[in-house]
Amino acid sequence: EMENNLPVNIREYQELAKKALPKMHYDYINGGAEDEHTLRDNIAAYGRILLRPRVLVDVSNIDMSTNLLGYDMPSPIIVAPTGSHKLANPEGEVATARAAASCNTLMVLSFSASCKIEEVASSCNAIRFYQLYVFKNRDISATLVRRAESHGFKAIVLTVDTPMLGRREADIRNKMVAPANANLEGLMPIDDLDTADGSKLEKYARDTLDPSLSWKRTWSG
Ligand SMILES: Cc1cc2nc3c(=O)[nH]c(=O)nc-3n(C[C@H](O)[C@H](O)[C@H](O)COP(=O)(O)O)c2cc1C
Repeated sequence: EMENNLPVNIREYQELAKKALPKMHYDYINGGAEDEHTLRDNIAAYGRILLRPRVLVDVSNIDMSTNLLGYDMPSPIIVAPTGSHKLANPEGEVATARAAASCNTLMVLSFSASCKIEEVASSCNAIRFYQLYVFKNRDISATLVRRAESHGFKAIVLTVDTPMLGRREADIRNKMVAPANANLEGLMPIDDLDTADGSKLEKYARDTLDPSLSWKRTWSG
């Protein structure tokens, strides 16, 4: 079906994803916290931006290229960090990295990736940044920063918006399974998650992420 009818916009990709993915995985990717007011407003916010056409301007040659931290790219569109791409495709972040490279854009690999830093690095030559959550156990975060650095990741994208995971109601209902974080293999045991009721993802976040992180904390070592 997709071969003959290529989707022309994001909504059409979304429809196809809904048909193709297990409900638990679709709901995780699609869902937000609580009543999803903010999620809806994030989408509505783009609708409030109006583009004012300026006519009789020569647009035969347009240049959308930009530069981010010293890296040239053809447009200001990059791949934001999102967790667990294997929930959507068996190749996971390796495929995403290949797609980013083919568009000459930059990929931010999520801390919660389902492919290893090393696999992503060796599978393509996209410019890549690494997204970092700060764990209670600082040694784990530090180890991952060093691994990313030594595999050609050029910057750390520090994420501070998750002192605790939002109350994602669809995940609670689906008893969302915490997808394996490929890069934690051998660094920490995550096998007691099955004891959690509701969203295992929420328990994983509660167990690992540091809710005390603030402007005042320094990170030595
Ligand atoms: C399914 C999903 C997973 C995400 N995982 C991460 C993550 O692991 N780390 C992170 O820093 N941000 C994560 N984000 C946030 C995105 O990077 C981005 O900031 C957010 O989706 C807003 O951009 P958008 O309006 O283009 O969706 C995730 C978002 C989604 C939808």
